Amino acid sequence: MRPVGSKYLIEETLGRGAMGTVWRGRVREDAGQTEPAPGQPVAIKVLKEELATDQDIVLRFLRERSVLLRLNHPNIVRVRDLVVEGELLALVMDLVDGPDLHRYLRANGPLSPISAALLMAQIADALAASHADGVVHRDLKPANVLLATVSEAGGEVLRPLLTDFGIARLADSPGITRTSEFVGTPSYVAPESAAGRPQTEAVDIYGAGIMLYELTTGRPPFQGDGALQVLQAHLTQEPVRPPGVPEPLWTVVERCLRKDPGQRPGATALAHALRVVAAGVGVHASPAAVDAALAVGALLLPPAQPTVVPGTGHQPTLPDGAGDPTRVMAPQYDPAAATQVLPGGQQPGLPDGTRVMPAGAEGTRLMPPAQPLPNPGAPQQPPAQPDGPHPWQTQLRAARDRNQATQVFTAQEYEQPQQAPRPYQGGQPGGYQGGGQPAGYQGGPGQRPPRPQQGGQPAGGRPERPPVAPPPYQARRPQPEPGRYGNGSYGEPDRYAERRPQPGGREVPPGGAPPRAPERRYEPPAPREAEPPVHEPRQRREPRPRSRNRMYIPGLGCLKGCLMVLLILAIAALALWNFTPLPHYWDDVHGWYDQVSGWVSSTWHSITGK
Ligand SMILES: Nc1ncnc2c1ncn2[C@@H]1O[C@H](COP(=O)(O)OP(=O)(O)OP(=O)(O)O)[C@@H](O)[C@H]1O
Repeated sequence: MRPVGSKYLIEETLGRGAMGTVWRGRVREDAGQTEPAPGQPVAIKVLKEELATDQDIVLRFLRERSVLLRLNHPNIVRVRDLVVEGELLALVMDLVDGPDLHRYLRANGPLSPISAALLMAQIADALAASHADGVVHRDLKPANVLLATVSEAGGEVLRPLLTDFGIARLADSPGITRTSEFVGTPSYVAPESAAGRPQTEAVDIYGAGIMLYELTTGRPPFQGDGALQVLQAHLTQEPVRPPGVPEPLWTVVERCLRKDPGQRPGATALAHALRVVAAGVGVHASPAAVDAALAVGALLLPPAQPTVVPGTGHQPTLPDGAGDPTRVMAPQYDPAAATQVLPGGQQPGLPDGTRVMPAGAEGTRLMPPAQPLPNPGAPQQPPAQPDGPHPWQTQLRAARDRNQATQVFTAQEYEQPQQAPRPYQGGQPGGYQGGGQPAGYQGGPGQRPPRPQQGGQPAGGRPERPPVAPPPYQARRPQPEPGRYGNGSYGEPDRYAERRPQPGGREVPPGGAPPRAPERRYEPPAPREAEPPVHEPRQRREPRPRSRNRMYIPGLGCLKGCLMVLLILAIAALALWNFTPLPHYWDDVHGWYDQVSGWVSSTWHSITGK
């Protein structure tokens, strides 16, 4: 165990990121009266040596201290201390005993729309709190959301916690740009960051939109062969609604992904809107909740005075014509892209994505059903309540059942750039439970039932978290009947069909009557062109089904019938012989025969003389 500062000991590595290594540690027993208390486990992020030796970064780190320490929210990983000691720079945080969301998604696949909405609502809560405090995260991505297991009245739940606040600010240091061409996570970079324009809290909302998309489909909306292509896509491409994303949720995603940061909602509005969506997209949602969800666009108001990221917008990332959305970003420093570092000289043709997993772990991606977060390490569900299981319990049980048969996609299959986002295919039992919330999240009244505990920890520390590898899923998942459901997915009827706004209109006005379907008019069929006569091929007659009765004799029915007929014939013959004058006739005939043959022979003898 190595000491860090005067109060902490580090025990084992939890993982490595672009900015440093995160260690599991604990507060020394002789640390005195501290918070956390002596002996308490902590996570310690030791920044890379090249950062720790950069005076500019050290100063920035110290300046951030008060901001980082005061961020205190149930959905933010609490920073407890900052340690500067010689050439060591470390952030001491609460230890979160759970996977990060990136890892979770890779192991369990996309979430259901309700789960995704409620998870992101909590992240939006965290953003709202930090934005109110003047702090913009600027590096929102699944790898920066840790999933903590929290005990609650109804069992254990998974709570998302946003981490790495302030790390993006360190990345602003010229110390990093000296050694790197590009710093950031291209898949999550807002267009204004890519274009080198000034940034506001709206960059976090953009990141939230990308995450929402990824949570429901398994992949971020903008793909490309390399960082530059992805950045260009952020600047020029419009996101396309993937199949299976309910209309109200798509309204939220689309608004978060607006190119103009001024059109994106504020974090508070986003959190509220996502909860409205979650309540209105389930199969048991009340008509009022469905209407409210369809009108969610009206809730997505931009903030009155967005928090501005200081010092942004002065370092154009496009060589000239900065901000021109048609231009590709040059491989230069992007202040918004906080945590991916492409070293100088490296061609940005690497597959985009978070770099959380250790090398080699990129091999497979798992695509199980979109469902509430099953937590593989939790104890078993509690028994159902006497008045029936909570919808969430049913949902979770169904999720677990399905997770036992997760389909495994190879990285190649999954990462085909041209492959459309794979929608969740429904048809399984326990689809959405209306008005509920995804198991595993705390955003409302629902509770996530407990989950089975994974293997115990070895003494002295937590093992490296292995990626969960559920068994193949797809093969056993029942497919929806074609054409049965309106949106062909989620296993729920297209409840928006009759409430959907008319073509051209984006949203239902709040409180307004549901828009009427466009009138259908009769149009006479167009005259058909003369077609060559079509000769239908003669249908082959189906061969007669053969009887399984081997005794069957065609024409007689069966052997039994045949014997019966023979018997009847014999009896009839006997009766004829005995009860009719037939024998006499026979004798007469016989006599005539003898007589005639006598005549014939005597005649013959008289002729021949013999
Ligand atoms: N407070 C924490 N408690 C437990 N594990 C943590 C904590 N913070 C980070 N980790 C784990 O440590 C690993 C590395 O974290 P880090 O933040 O350095 O990586 P990252 O966010 O993926 O990378 P970067 O943000 O630098 O691109 C991750 O797997 C993460 O789950």
